[in-house]
Amino acid sequence: MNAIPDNFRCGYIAIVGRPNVGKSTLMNVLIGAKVSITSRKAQTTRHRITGIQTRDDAQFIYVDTPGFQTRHANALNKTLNKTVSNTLISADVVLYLLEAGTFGPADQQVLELLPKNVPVILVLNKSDHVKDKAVLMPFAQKIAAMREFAAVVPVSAKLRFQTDALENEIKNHLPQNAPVFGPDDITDRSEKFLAAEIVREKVFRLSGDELPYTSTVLIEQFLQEGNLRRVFAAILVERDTHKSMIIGNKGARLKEISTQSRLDMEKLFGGPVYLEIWVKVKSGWADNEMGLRAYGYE
Ligand SMILES: Nc1nc2c(ncn2[C@@H]2O[C@H](COP(=O)(O)OP(=O)(O)OP(=O)(O)O)[C@@H](O)[C@H]2O)c(=O)[nH]1
Repeated sequence: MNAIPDNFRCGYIAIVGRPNVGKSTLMNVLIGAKVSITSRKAQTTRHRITGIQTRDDAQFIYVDTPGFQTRHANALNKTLNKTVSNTLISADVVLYLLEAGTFGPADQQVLELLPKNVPVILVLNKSDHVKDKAVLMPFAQKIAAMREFAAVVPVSAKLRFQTDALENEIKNHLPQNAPVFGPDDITDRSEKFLAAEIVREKVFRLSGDELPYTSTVLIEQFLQEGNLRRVFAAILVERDTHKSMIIGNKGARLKEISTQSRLDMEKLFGGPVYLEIWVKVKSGWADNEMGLRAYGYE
């Protein structure tokens, strides 16, 4: 970046919406790198993740929120919902994501969490699914009647349709501030954290819908020797049956999880990775608040 102009803008942007609405996909497009994980399975984003995008005139610091969980009521879900509220209060702009043309009870619950004193942009994602574009306008008007929005932008995160327009709209609502991060930073998360996210994404992607979302990944050791990273990961599941699901026939699934994870890590870290993954049964951890703290969900 050249000299920082006086009118440079920088701020925090929270992306909220019900599970599976496309929050992670949108953030990945906006920051132009794969930081948050995406999966077809709902409720995979458990941690708050920041992605950073720096232009000559602005720095966008994105905060990804966990899927707003409405169906199950265990300690993990209470923790997730608290994280959503905390994220929103501290943001400069909130993007409220809906699937274009769809508004259900889970969307309503997220709507009720939106803060009063922060500008909220209504983002109608998956607009590529809407065949008749004429229905978008009345849909947007219906939602806009429910509360005040700073702007309404239909996008398709998947096709990158109108995501530049969305970025410009976000910029209008960021405060004038010097950049917080360096121009090349894309996340303030450690490589160890990102390694866990990558393994978790593969576990969910490759085990389909059978595996409960309470399974998690713990990085037991992360060592760097020169350019080589040695990563020792444990996949924690609640039951023996989940363990065999992950391991697969003659270990085939675990092998695939391992290979794909390693390749993603090598790409992201820019060097060779040695990866070992173990599957461990840890009964009841999702219902135990002490357990949650031990694994870093605060
Ligand atoms: N057709 C279409 N599909 C999309 C679009 N954006 C996201 N998707 C798909 O929707 C699914 C969910 O996307 P995610 O980005 O994981 O959704 P999320 O809101 O982060 O989900 P959680 O982590 O469960 O909260 C994936 O299969 C995406 O490929 C879009 O613009 N159009």
